[in-house]
Amino acid sequence: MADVMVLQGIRQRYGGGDSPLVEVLHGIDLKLPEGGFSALIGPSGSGKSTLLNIIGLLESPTEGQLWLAGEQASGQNDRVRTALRNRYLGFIFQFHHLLPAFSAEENVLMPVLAGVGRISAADRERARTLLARVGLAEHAHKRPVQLSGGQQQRVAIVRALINRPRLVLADEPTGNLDSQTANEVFALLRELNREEGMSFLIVTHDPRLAQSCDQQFYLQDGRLLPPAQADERQ
Ligand SMILES: Nc1ncnc2c1ncn2[C@@H]1O[C@H](COP(=O)(O)OP(=O)(O)OP(=O)(O)O)[C@@H](O)[C@H]1O
Repeated sequence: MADVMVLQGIRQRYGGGDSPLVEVLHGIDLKLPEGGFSALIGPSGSGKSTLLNIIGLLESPTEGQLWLAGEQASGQNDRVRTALRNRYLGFIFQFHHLLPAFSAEENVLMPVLAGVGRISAADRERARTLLARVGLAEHAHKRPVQLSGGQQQRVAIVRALINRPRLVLADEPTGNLDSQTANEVFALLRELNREEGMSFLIVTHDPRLAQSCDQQFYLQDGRLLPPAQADERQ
């Protein structure tokens, strides 16, 4: 199977100048298979968010190379990275960052506006279909404040999928939800992975949810553990 994302020798250092230089990632090699459903786990401070930011092209590594959907993504300027991000990536965060003044459907369509600058009838149709798919057909016109936490997170999930990304990056997508809602949202991500075929990389602190993924990447002190050692950790 082709890999949607390949990382080679990724190192990230912060500081320098007046502040001490710290290396947070010490040479990460990683391949995410196309259509895969993977968890990124590890203790607080191990570098998960830093790695996710690098994979999401939100931050450039100090050293190393990455390829997204076969395209060289490292060493590119902001404009190219933004274009790659809009074309290939979707993001889901713990806190959904929905815009309070806009309806669920308008929020879902924001990435389309950011990408191509206008919204077509087909985009609206896809937004409505996806909102219906996650059980929000009757809520498309409501503003975030009129929705429950789980419903808001489902709007954020649909927003991440609207542009048909090849890879969805989720940072603690269920961290802010009660356990039953968390289970439902996680199951929904899994179904969308199977139905729409896009790959997922999910940062989670919940070992049970991580275990239900196809594969687990365990990060410790800025290094990925080999799979056997990672198994012993869970
Ligand atoms: N911009 C920065 N400047 C200096 N140090 C940083 C910066 N960003 C992150 N760090 C440090 O890098 C290390 C890894 O942080 P990171 O947020 O990636 O960990 P994490 O595994 O996501 O943690 P958590 O699970 O608590 O969110 C931490 O020691 C953090 O203090």
